Amino acid sequence: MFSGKELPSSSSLLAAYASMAGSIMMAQSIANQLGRLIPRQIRGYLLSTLNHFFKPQSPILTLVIEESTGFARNQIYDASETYLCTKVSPETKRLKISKNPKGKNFTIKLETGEEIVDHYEGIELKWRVESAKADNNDSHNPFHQPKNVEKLWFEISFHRNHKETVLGSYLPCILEKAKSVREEERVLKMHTLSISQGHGGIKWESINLEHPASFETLAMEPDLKDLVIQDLNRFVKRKDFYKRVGRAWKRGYLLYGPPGTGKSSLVAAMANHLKFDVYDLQLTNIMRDSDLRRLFLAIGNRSILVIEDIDCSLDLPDRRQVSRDGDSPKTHDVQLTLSGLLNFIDGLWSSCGDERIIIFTTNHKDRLDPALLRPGRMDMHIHMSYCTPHGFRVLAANYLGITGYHTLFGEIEDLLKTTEITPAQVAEQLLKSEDSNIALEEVVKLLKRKKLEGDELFDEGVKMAGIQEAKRQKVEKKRRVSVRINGGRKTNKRRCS
Ligand SMILES: Nc1ncnc2c1ncn2[C@@H]1O[C@H](COP(=O)(O)OP(=O)(O)OP(=O)(O)O)[C@@H](O)[C@H]1O
Ligand SMILES: [Mg+2]
Repeated sequence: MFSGKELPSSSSLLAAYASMAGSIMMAQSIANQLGRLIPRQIRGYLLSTLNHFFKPQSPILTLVIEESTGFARNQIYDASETYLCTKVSPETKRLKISKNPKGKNFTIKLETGEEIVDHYEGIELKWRVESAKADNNDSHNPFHQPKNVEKLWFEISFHRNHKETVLGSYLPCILEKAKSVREEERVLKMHTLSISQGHGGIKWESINLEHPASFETLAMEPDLKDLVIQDLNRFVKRKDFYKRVGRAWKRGYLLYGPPGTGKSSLVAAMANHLKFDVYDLQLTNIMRDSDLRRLFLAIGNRSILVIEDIDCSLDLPDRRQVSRDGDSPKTHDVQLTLSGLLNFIDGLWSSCGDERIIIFTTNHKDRLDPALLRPGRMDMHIHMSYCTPHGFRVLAANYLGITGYHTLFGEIEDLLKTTEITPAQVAEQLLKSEDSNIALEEVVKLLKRKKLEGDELFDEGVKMAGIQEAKRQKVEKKRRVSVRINGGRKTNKRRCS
C-alpha cells in the first residue's frame, strides 16, 4: 500500500484504514476532511499508531526485563539474574564474579553483551544482557537519579507463537528456580535471646548457623531416620493441603532420650535439610506471657523454634512471684504460664506465619506436663536412644572413614547389644586417634568398662533387691506372728466373753 521508504501521509493512512472498512471513496473524503480538521500533533500520533499496524510483523518477540520498575526492584529481573548463573555455557566469554563475606559461594553474573540460549518445552529462547548509561538530564525525571547511571536489562527473544507458554509457564518457572537456588545458597541463622537492660528487655539476636550435622552423619535407626525425613518433606510440600483443611502450616516434634543421644544434632540436621533458620527459646529467660508473645511474633517464616530441656525450663507455676502486702498475698505480673505457651503454639501465633516447625527436647518424657503430650499437640514423638550397632557403623564411617568391615566390629556390635552407651560417648572414643585400630580399641575398652559397671550395678541391684526382699519377708513374718498373737488374744477374749 505504501511505496518505498517514503512515509505515508496521515490522510493516506486514514484512507487505508477506512478502506479496510469497505469504502475507499468514503475513506478518502473522511481522510481529507480529518486531515484539515485534526491538529498536527494528533495527526502525528495517529500516523505512528496506524503505521505500527500496517508494518510487516517480525515473527520474533522480544521481552525486555528492566532492573527496576521505578523505586522497586523488578522481581523477574533478579530471578533472571540468578537463573542465568545456572545456564552459563562454554561459549560464554565474560562473567562477573563476586563473593559476599557471609556467603558460601561465588556469585556469577553475565557481562553486558553476553548471550545465552535456553530451551524450554521445545522452544528456543535467546537471552541477551544489555546496558546503557541512563540519560538523566531529562527535566521530567521524577526520581532525580544521578547522571550517567548504568541501566541494565535482559532481553529474551523467541518466536511469537510461544508468547503464552513463555509468559504463562517459562517465567513462573524461572521465579521458582531462582527461589530454590537462593535457598540453597542461603546462610542459615541461629537466633538466641539477648537481654538488653532498658531497651525493651529481651530480644532475638542472630549468628550464622554453621552446624555441620546432617541426616547422613546422624547415628539413628534407618527406619526412624527415613520416617523423619519423609515427614519433613511432606510438611514443606503441603501448603495447599494445610489451607484446605483449615490448619495452620506448622508441625511439632518432641525429641526425647538420654543426654548425648543426638537430640540437638537432629535439630541442626533438620534445619540444614530444610534450610530453615533456628530460634532457640530459653524459657528460663522469659518471665511474662507478654514477652513470649512479642518474641513469637518476631519469628520469621520457614523457621524452627526449639525449646530445649522443656522438663527443666517449664516449671511454670513457680514463676508467679508471690509477695505479702499486709496480710493478703498478691501475685505479681511476673508470670509465664503453661497455657500461655500452649496458646501461642496452638493458637493465633501459629496462624500468623507459614512453615513453622516447633521442637521440644527433653531427657525425661515422663516428667512432662500431660498438657504438652496431649494428642495433636506434638505431631511426632521421636525417641533418641543409646547407640545401636547400626548407629555405630554410621559413627565409624563419619569419624574414621570406615565404610566396609573391620575386625573389631563384631566384638563392638556384640557388646553394644547388651551395653547402654550414648553416641556421644562412642564419638568421644573415636576422636582419640586417627588410627582406626587404636580408636576402635578405645571403643571396646569403654564398652567393656560400661558392661562391667552395668553388671556390677545389676548385681548390686539384685543384692539390694534381695536385701529388700529379705527385709520385706522379715516384716511380713513379724506381721503374721503379731496377727497370730493378736488373733489368739481376740479368740481368747471372745472365748472369755
Ligand atoms: N545420634 C548421633 N549421631 C551422631 N552424633 C551424635 C549423636 N548423638 C550424639 N552425637 C555426638 O555427640 C555430641 C552431643 O550430642 P547432642 O548435643 O546432639 O546430644 P543431646 O541428645 O542433645 O544431649 P543433651 O540431652 O545433653 O542436650 C554431638 O555433637 C555429636 O557429635
Ligand atoms: Mg541437646
